[in-house]
Amino acid sequence: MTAYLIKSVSVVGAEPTDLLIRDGVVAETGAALSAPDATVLDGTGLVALPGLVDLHTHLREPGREDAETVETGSRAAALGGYTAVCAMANTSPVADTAGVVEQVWRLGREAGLVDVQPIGAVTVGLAGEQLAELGAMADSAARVRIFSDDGHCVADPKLMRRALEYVKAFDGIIAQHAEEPRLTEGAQMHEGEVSTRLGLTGWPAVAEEAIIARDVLLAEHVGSRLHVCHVSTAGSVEVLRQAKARGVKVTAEVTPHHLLLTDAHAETYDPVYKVNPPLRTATDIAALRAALAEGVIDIIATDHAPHAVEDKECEWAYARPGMLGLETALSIALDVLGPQWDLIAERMSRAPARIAGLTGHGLDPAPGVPANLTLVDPAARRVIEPAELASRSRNTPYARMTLPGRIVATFLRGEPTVLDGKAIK
Ligand SMILES: NC(=O)N[C@@H](CC(=O)O)C(=O)O
Repeated sequence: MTAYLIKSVSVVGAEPTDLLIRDGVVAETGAALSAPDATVLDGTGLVALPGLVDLHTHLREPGREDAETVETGSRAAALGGYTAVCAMANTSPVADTAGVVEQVWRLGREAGLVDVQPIGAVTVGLAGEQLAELGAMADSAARVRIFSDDGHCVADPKLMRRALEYVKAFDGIIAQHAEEPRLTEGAQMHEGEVSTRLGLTGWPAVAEEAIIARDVLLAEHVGSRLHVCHVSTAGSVEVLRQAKARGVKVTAEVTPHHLLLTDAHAETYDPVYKVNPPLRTATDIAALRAALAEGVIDIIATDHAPHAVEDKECEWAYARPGMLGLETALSIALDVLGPQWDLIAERMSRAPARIAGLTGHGLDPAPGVPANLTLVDPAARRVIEPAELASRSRNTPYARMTLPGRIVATFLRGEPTVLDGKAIK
């Protein structure tokens, strides 16, 4: 195994130091380190962060390998600075059995670019009718701890209660896609002024808020852990704030796009802006940013949702919802939060690793810690060219935008997965 000596790098924004990576761990930190056998990297001007952890990634394998595979999604993740991703269950077949989650977990290991932690479905086939084999998935080689029907809401309150009760036995979490389906029938975008003007059926904020309110009460009632996926409204933030103040075991995520883009983008009728939950208003964005700073929202999760050209480049009404996220998340976080490195490390690495129970991830680079880390050049700016992305899909809403920050290198257990901004394999 090659050793790496990173000279003069700022660890999570602190004064520059040298970092020696050897045998999969951070072996030493300090001034003027030397290691004759090590490959030397100049870290001047760079920031070392604990490797980013994404709690919400769609990898599309099995079933839609034309849109993404575990390998291409893993490469996109490594290039985005990630060392671990949690793979959502809405594949085909659905990841609702030990067999499928083990397959995804094994494909992740074979790709060897990030740790791929499968998420299991809550209900059989995501149909919302019958609990999936949660215990068998938890006991499988993939050791599933997060369960989600993401893409669909577990709308039946009795099923949701049973799921929350069931996962308590192994300290599992139910990650809810909060969308009351009766309130979003036929919805195409956020319900508001813009949807009225465009004549598109709206997806009202209350459809999200009503489910979150119900679920925090259920989680409180059974004393179990709830995670809320892609929070998108100011009202949801208030519900979460109250629940957290009461001590409910609830955590929540926001996506980079919900921190930056508004429903006004729908005026272009470009389906690249169609996403679920939909892009909301500037007021929602302000509330989400404040909640993230405050900790009412615990983490940034990408909801990386690759889609094939034929599913995206069509009429708005027929396009699938979802946008790419892995290769641009850190840049959007930098744009939105500025160089608040401790906050970025907390919301994009430490907290998601803690929630998912991913030991070895989310730890600041320090002696003895597994070398899962990423090096960022905050001064660099880059133009996003969809054709240059490692994802197999092209549906980024940031095409041809200039974004701050560049991932220079990523290390997974001491081995580089990205060097000089390029994937190693
Ligand atoms: N977030 C999205 O817009 N899309 C997700 C699932 C979903 O939540 O609809 C996808 O799997 O494509």
